[in-house]
Amino acid sequence: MRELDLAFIQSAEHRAKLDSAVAEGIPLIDLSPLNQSHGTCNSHALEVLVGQIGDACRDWGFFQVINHGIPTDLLHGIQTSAKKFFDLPLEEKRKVSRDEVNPLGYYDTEHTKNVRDWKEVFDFTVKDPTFNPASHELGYDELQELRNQWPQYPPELREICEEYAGEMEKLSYKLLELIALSLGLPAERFSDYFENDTSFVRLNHYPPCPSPELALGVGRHKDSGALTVLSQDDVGGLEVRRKDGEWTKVKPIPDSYIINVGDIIQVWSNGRYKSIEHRVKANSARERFSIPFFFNPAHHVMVKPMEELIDEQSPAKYREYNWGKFFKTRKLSDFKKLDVENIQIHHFKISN
Ligand SMILES: O=C(O)CCC(=O)C(=O)O
Ligand SMILES: [Fe+2]
Repeated sequence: MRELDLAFIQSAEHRAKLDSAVAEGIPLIDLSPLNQSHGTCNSHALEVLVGQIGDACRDWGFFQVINHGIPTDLLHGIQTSAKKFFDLPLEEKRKVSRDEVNPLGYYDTEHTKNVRDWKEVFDFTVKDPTFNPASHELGYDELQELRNQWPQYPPELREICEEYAGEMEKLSYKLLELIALSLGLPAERFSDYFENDTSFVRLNHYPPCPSPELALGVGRHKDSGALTVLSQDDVGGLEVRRKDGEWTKVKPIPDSYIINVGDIIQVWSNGRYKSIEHRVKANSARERFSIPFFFNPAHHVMVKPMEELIDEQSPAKYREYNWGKFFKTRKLSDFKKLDVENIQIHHFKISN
């Protein structure tokens, strides 16, 4: 890739240690009770599963799942096609570049917290077209129609990506139901918010980096949507910030998925579940691939704590905000350095 330009250099306190500990505690959850044919799911097994999901969301905000029902061939197929795409010459990839107008497609200059990430990405939405506000400014109601851009090569990429996105969405609905149940809410409590969703898949490629002690694959951040379902390859590099402030790595488990609670679930649960900071280390020896699916509601959804979870003892901790505007505002800092911190859910926090 490029020489290490100043834009990639993290300030000293945010640089990665080259040997962080493995986050032993991140729960591993077996989703096989969900895969039994409808009506045969044993209610005790489901109850146990809901308990595990609730504990993991409360204590970690992160967990890994196995027996999730995503066909292995499909996962391996999208991994192979992603590699073929990223192996293309830069000028070919740039034919499907994303920009400030269309945020979908190829991109290699993303900034997280105003520092450039050592990675290249390809983004596509599940719904094509997807609608989102045209401007982040309040009072400006026009919508923008976002369309996916597909490269010519590899020719099978589009079909595999579309199939994969459909599977990710199905798994995410199931996880969302388990999370709703774990909060004592009806299973489908959140489902309507995802009609005309703004969810997207990102293919990430982290090339070998000459200075992994100075740069990061992705700088520290929290995911702003509802839920993230991530596949990482066997290289490793994802790190999660524990409650004690230590960064610990998430061990790669073949064919598993890493699930994390996003900011929206933090707000919906009124802070019972936390969206946890994470980052990706750079690696001088090996390239790394990962595929996050960001499960996001429709642009018009007003995000606020669930009424069932607030009362006099636990009043609402957040003011409501519009998802589409929040999302659009977040995207501003992908393309340029901002002078101030970009929008965060703590800006909506109510101090009781
Ligand atoms: O590549 C990874 O493991 C995680 C990437 C990530 O956190 C993100 O894209 O939001
Ligand atoms: Fe993330």
